[in-house]
Amino acid sequence: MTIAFTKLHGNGNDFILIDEMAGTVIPDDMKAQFAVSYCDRRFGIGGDGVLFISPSEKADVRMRLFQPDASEAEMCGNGIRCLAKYAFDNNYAKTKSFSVETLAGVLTVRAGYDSEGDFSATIDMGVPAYDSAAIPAIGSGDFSAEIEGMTVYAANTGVPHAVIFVEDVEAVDLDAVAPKIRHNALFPKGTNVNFVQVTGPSAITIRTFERGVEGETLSCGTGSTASALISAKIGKVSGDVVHVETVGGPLDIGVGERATMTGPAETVFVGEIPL
Ligand SMILES: N[C@@H](CCC[C@H](N)C(=O)O)C(=O)O
Repeated sequence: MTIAFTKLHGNGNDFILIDEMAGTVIPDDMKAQFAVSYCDRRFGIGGDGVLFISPSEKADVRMRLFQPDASEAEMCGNGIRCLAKYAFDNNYAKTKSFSVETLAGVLTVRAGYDSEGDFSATIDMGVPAYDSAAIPAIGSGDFSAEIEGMTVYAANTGVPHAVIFVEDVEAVDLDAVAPKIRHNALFPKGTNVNFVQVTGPSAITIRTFERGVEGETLSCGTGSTASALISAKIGKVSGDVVHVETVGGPLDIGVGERATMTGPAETVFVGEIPL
């Protein structure tokens, strides 16, 4: 017997996708350990997480994401675009616009290919939360705090994100600095950590240290969304759309009352795991 999988990435944030549309492939109590084993880049397939696509009672499809540290994340911006590509390519989505159930709620996706054959998806990321209780973070009102000499803002865009503005993102020693914020007691469920450099009137460059991966990833969709929204909220950028340059590629974030995220997703390869 074998388990079929598809490897996809969104701007280098890479995922192993398991198709459970026709029934459970990995029992729920084994999904976390499956992610630990197969996200390993030397002893497994390699990935920043494992996406499971399955039928939903509330939406067209359901997405679950298990991470290399065995945690399950409520939402994943790059992951939902990868799942959208898989759903679109496999006709699980009957139209270009469809809905995906996540632990952070049901989100609407608009997906398709352009004239050059490149896939992209726009996700309605919903209404962001800045309130400390909703992040969750200790404090009251919109979160901001001084941590380790840095001014830290935060938002929940499906998962918690801390945002710190710097002059030069390249100069940040992410592995040294980010864990102090990621594990800070002000964030009871931990947080992802984004360092942000403003590069233009409506443009930022970011680097993200991810909870669950416990390291830097090449891109983070929810982190890009949180960083763009906070940049707009505190007046560091203007306009309706913020262009976010991540290490692995660009994303466009709509910073209206409801946030949107537009970006690519690509299939890398398909394979089978022998049992
Ligand atoms: N890479 C993701 C975010 C995945 C969840 C995150 N690591 C968490 O645990 O909060 C994205 O593209 O949004």
